Formats: sequence, C-alpha cells, structure tokens
Amino acid sequence: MLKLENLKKSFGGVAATRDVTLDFANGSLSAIIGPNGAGKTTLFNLITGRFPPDSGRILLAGENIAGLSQRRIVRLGIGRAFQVASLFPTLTVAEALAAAAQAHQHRETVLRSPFPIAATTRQGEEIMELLGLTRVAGILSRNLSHGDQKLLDIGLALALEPKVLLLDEPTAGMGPEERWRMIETVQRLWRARGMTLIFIEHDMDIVFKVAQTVRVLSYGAVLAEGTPDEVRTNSKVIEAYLGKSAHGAAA
Ligand SMILES: Nc1ncnc2c1ncn2[C@@H]1O[C@H](COP(=O)(O)OP(=O)(O)OP(=O)(O)O)[C@@H](O)[C@H]1O
Repeated sequence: MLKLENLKKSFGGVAATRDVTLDFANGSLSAIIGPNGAGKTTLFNLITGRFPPDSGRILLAGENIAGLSQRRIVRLGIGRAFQVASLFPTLTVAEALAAAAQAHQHRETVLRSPFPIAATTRQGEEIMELLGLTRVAGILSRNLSHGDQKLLDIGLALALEPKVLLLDEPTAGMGPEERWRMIETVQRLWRARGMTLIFIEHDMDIVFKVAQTVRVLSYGAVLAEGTPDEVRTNSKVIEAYLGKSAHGAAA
C-alpha cells in the first residue's frame, strides 16, 4: 500500500531522514519508534507532503506522491490526525465531524450552510460511535477533555476517508489508564475500517502489545524492523535504544 524508497531529507546540516526504505502492507498496523530526534515526525511530514524529500520515492498503491501538495496527498488517501479540534471551538463534536465530512465531499469548497446534509451527519455519527465520542456529541470542541480532543482530531482525519492513517503519538500527555483506552480505540477503528495505520509511540508496552510490525529509527535511518518479538530481541535495538529495559519500560 505505502512504500518509502531511499527517502532523504536534511535541514541545514542535520540529516533528519537518511536513506529510509520501508514497506507498509495494505491493512497493516505498524508502529514507528526511536529516540527523540530520530526522525519519526519528519518521516510523517514527508509522507503527508508537509516537506518534499530531497530525494527518494513515496509510493501509494504504486503511484509516486513525493513532492505533491498536502491537499493532493490527502485526496489520494493519506490522512493524519493533527491537533485541529481546537480550530472549531464553537462547533459541537457532532457539528465539527459533519462539517469535515461535508467539506471533504465537496472537495474543499467553502461551507455555505451551517446545517450539514443528512449523509454527512450520518457519517459523523458513525465516526463518533467508532471512537466512543457519542457521549460528547453535543459538547463544544473547546470544552472537551484532552483525551476527547485527541479523539476528535482522529475523527476529523477519518472524515476525510483515508486509506492510510498516520497518528503521531496518539497517547501523548495521557495517564496510563487513558493511554490504554486510547490505543484500544485506535485498534478498534483500524479493525473496523481495514485501513493501513501507522503510529508513532514512545510507550513500549503499548507498541509491543498492539503493533503487528515495528520500525525502529535512529539518527534518521532504519535501525531495525520486524514483529514486536523480533524487534524486542534485536541486539542492535537493545544496545542503541531500549537498553536494559527491553522488556517493557517506556523510552
Ligand atoms: N522543520 C525543521 N527544521 C529544522 N530541523 C528540523 C525540522 N524538523 C525536524 N528537524 C530536525 O530533524 C531531526 C529529527 O526530528 P524529528 O522531529 O523528525 O524527530 P522525532 O523522532 O520525531 O523526535 P521526537 O521523538 O522528539 O518527536 C531533529 O534533529 C530535528 O531538530
């Protein structure tokens, strides 16, 4: 579904992405891990077109999307949960989702009516159900808890009907219990939608329990990849990244 071939990106003298080649199978659930500054977010920025790569290819279902605009890449089916819930402070959760669905269906035309049509309202309801947001459907986005704001961010990305969804640290800033609830929700939506889902995560317990495959970045390059068991026991990973806490401690 998504293939990265020899991707490179430098910022000034810093090589943030150094010859990264990775293959994400259709419908897979993958984690990207690595120490701070390893280039995880840069990889997402390249995939979503925030920055063009210096060289290399990004193949989505065989088509090279490297260097295309962010808008075009979204339309081709790559979604990313951004911190955007805060952009709709005066809309309720239900309104924000229906508006996003409507805007997507009208291909970015400006919303002219505050009253979304039935189909997009229904689409918003489905997303709320999937993410467990129905209980806060009528709450203004600005009044949501941190966890619900993050869920709404994911919901807004889902409204654009992505084939590949990128989540950059979906559990950041959450306590242990809330983290597990969030990651269960992520797993549920991945199963329900059958999409290719890639998440960046620092909590190793979550990564090793949830991901089908794990990619480890270090200094902008792929240090290791494989199943959670393969990565957990990889000597390079243990040495460079996990240290002695290879069996579960957070990064
Ligand atoms: N827009 C930018 N301009 C300049 N340098 C950048 C930019 N984006 C990333 N970098 C640099 O590229 C390197 C990789 O950063 P990146 O944010 O991708 O790492 P990361 O693995 O996501 O880190 P973290 O876990 O801390 O979020 C860092 O040295 C960072 O300072």
